[in-house]
Amino acid sequence: MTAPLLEVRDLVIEYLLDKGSFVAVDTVSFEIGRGEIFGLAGESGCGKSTIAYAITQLPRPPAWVRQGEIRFDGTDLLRLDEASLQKLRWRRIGMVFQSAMNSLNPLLRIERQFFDVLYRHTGCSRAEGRAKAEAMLRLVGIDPKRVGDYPHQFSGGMRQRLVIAICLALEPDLIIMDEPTTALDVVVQREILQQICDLQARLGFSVLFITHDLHLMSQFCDRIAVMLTGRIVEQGPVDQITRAPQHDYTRRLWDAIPRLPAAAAVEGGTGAPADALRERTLS
Ligand SMILES: Nc1ncnc2c1ncn2[C@@H]1O[C@H](COP(=O)(O)OP(=O)(O)OP(=O)(O)O)[C@@H](O)[C@H]1O
Repeated sequence: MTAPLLEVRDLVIEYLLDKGSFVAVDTVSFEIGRGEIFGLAGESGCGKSTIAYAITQLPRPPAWVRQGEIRFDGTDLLRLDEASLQKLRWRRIGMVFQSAMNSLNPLLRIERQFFDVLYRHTGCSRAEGRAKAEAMLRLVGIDPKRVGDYPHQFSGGMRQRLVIAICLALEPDLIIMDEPTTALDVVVQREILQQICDLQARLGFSVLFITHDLHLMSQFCDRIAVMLTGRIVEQGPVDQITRAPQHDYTRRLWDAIPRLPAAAAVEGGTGAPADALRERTLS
């Protein structure tokens, strides 16, 4: 059996406060296989982003990893020095956060933003940078001629796709997506997620997909972990989480999703929405 790409073991993360500390992530363990889309679901404040930042090892004071291991391709990230981490970040572990579209530099053309990232990590030439930028735009469904445009000339959904394209340009093995489409309307959200599914099928990267939207997640992921106040209360294949949730909190999450009366009648006991099937085609 192939070793998982990411292994999180017994992770405990605290926020150090003026008076004592607060345990935001409590003994969390999960793994993500190569080419797998893994979802981390749970209500706001349950610790999802804290885990995402811990994996990227981006400084987030006053967060402190008290215990545990985060192994990426066999290497414990918690024991790596900053120089080694910088080589891994973006190059092998990409990140797309909720407001990522705002991270584009408004003063630079898209081509230049691709070039800056690619040059820093791969030392590519201008011509190679442009060719890669055009290819990536094509991949995320944006006309490659628009590499010369500025961010404000794109819609919010397109800007978020541009950030995903820049992230994918480095061909990372793992992409962490923390609420990547929450700021967008439902149609654009589904379009982008469909594109990520298609790209994942073609390029084979792994995804850690973080959202409070369990319904959306169930259409997109291979396996799901459900978090409640810092702990994973249940994890398993998407079919199990949707059709036979074991934990009362997972059932309550399903029950919180509004449904049409007819669909609710068909579903019977699980509480999962009728269309919450594992499908890599969201439409
Ligand atoms: N800088 C901080 N200082 C103290 N506590 C923090 C800090 N950042 C987060 N927390 C607390 O840690 C807990 C987990 O926060 P986190 O941002 O990881 O949650 P989340 O599940 O990602 O929420 P959301 O879905 O709203 O982004 C929350 O109770 C939050 O209040």
